[in-house]
Amino acid sequence: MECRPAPVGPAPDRHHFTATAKPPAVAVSLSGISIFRPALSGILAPASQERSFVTQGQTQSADPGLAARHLTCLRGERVVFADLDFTLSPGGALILVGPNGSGKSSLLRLLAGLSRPFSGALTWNGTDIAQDPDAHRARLRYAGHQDAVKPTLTALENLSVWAGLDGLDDPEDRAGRALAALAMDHVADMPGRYLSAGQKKRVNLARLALAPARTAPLWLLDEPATALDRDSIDRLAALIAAHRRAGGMVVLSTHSDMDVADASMLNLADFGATTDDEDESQNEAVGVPA
Ligand SMILES: Nc1ncnc2c1ncn2[C@@H]1O[C@H](COP(=O)(O)OP(=O)(O)OP(=O)(O)O)[C@@H](O)[C@H]1O
Repeated sequence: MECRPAPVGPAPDRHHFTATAKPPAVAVSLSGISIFRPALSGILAPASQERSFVTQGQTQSADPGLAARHLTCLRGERVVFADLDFTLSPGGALILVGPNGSGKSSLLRLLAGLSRPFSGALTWNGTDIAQDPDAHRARLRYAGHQDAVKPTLTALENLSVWAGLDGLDDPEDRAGRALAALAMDHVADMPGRYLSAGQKKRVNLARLALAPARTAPLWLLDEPATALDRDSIDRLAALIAAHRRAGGMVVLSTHSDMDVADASMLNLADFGATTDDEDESQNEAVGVPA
């Protein structure tokens, strides 16, 4: 079951938000209102004293790029995370961390418009993304866990098809250059079925290099480093850096170290019900039957 709107009960209060950030381009904040977990109230700031950090020269009210406001996600009748706020501006990077099941993939799916928040809003330049899902889809590239490589098409053909579906001109030329960006030109003519797990992953990620940042500024990457060797991780990091220099932005989840300069970290564990003990009380709070 997906994150979804549901007309029940108040949102739960939030854990302490720990974020490290360096400029440029990401602002995160916590507005915590203690509703049913008073023991945590000492580390929660009242709404009137919202704690936030904002990149120099930016204001949260401008909401440039992508913004999440009081985002709450429910999956399988369980609150995964709640009252999550962040702003991601052009050139910015946000790294999602947290233990298995803390909601990294769920948040990426929300940002991609693949599922709906239980409550809260996601905006692009101040407009709710739900108002124009097609426009949002066009501006983003989402790389999830699923392998999208067609086994009967070569690596080059796979990318050419994607470039065509994305409405890009010169699809084959773009495909060749995208493969080169991930050092995959030597397998351009190999059918997808013969590619190794890491090679398939690189073909999937090469899709990011098909379009310029002005066409698809938002990259949403779910554990992009999984199955990649060290050199490929470095190439991906270079691709991300070039994208950001061109005004693009990236949200990625990871369990390992990735060299993403000046990125902000968001630990989903600080926003969610991560223990079995907490599940029951949170479900009661949002009106979910036992
Ligand atoms: N389709 C679904 N239906 C119900 N619950 C789901 C579904 N998909 C995920 N969940 C639950 O949502 C919670 C968050 O899962 P999610 O995949 O977002 O976590 P994650 O942080 O990405 O985990 P991991 O580090 O293992 O990839 C988990 O408790 C998971 O069991």
